Amino acid sequence: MATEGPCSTPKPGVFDLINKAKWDAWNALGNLPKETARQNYVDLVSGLSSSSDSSSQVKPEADREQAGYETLVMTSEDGITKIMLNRPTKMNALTTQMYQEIMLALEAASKDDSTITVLTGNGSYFSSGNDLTNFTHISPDEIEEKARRGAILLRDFVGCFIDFPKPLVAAVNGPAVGISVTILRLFDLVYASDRATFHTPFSHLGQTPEGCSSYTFPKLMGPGKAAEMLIFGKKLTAAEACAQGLVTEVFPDSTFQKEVWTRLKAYSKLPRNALRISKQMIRNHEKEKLHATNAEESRILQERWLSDECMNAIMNFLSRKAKM
Ligand SMILES: CCCCCC/C=C/C(=O)SCCNC(=O)CCNC(=O)[C@H](O)C(C)(C)COP(=O)(O)OP(=O)(O)OC[C@H]1O[C@@H](n2cnc3c(N)ncnc32)[C@H](O)[C@@H]1OP(=O)(O)O
Repeated sequence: MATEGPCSTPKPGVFDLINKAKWDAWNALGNLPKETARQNYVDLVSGLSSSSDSSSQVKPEADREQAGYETLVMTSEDGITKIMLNRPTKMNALTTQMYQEIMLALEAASKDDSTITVLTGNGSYFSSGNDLTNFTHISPDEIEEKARRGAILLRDFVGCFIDFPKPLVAAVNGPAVGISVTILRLFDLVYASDRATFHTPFSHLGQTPEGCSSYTFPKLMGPGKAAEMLIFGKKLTAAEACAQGLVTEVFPDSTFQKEVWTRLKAYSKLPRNALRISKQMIRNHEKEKLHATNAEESRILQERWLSDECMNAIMNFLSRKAKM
């Protein structure tokens, strides 16, 4: 195009793959003037050479931390965006602010130029689930409104995972509780340290399942095993969670970080669009069902949060210290 102007030669045959690709690219430029095409080509080549020069001069993209998050650390490196929950002294319990920041981080990751997005935790826990202090400091006349807003937040939060368009990986570095377990089924890969455990003590808290687990867990592991976890709060080891299909692979804790990141760096070099399209093909089959389940679970939890069973369980947890 840059030398000959608009495409005028006959289209190569279907099995002449290389010439056909060149012809398609040329033809796609339509009637772009020769001079414009030439300038575009020069711009492209100088862009390529300056970016390859710069790799030895400026700080590489490695560990470029993205500002604006208080409860997360978000970095992009080697085609991987990492969202790290960052309240290690509270076992990465999820505050209202954290739910909101995770949604913002997922939104940003869905649009950045990374190939894979990873959620992990800082410190010894992946996450201890919902921060039970989210339910405190509420005056009686505010309770219903707070529950209504909580249900909307929950529905929106889980919805972000259902709709996330790129391969999403959980690097479960330690124990996971509550909602940090249930959402795992919405990830494409779940890698776990052999120190991780998976615990959903909903009934103990007077609460009910969320994260679409009332649909995804029975489908994954059968109704009996799902009942042990979701109704009776049985805690699974990483090996048990792997046997049930909730975890993709378990790694020794001592080599977890090294093995997981080596694996993910290799995966992140695969063609980005192919990964994204394949993920969407796998996930699109049940998106509607997942959104409907999410809406129903959020509605039911809104009621549960107002129950005596739930309020008493939370007060018990929060008054543990006072009793000690
Ligand atoms: C918009 C709302 C959406 C809601 C969605 C519904 C979600 C539901 C769920 O996720 S249910 C699960 C809720 N989580 C829990 O029930 C876990 C509660 N925590 C514990 O049981 C324990 O803390 C532990 C087993 C995780 C860890 O125990 P231990 O090793 O003994 O450490 P500590 O208990 O001393 O914890 C250290 C420090 O962290 C605080 N903390 C830990 N987890 C939570 C939590 N989930 N909520 C609030 N605070 C938590 C703990 O109180 C300690 O704080 P302190 O040092 O005393 O200030």
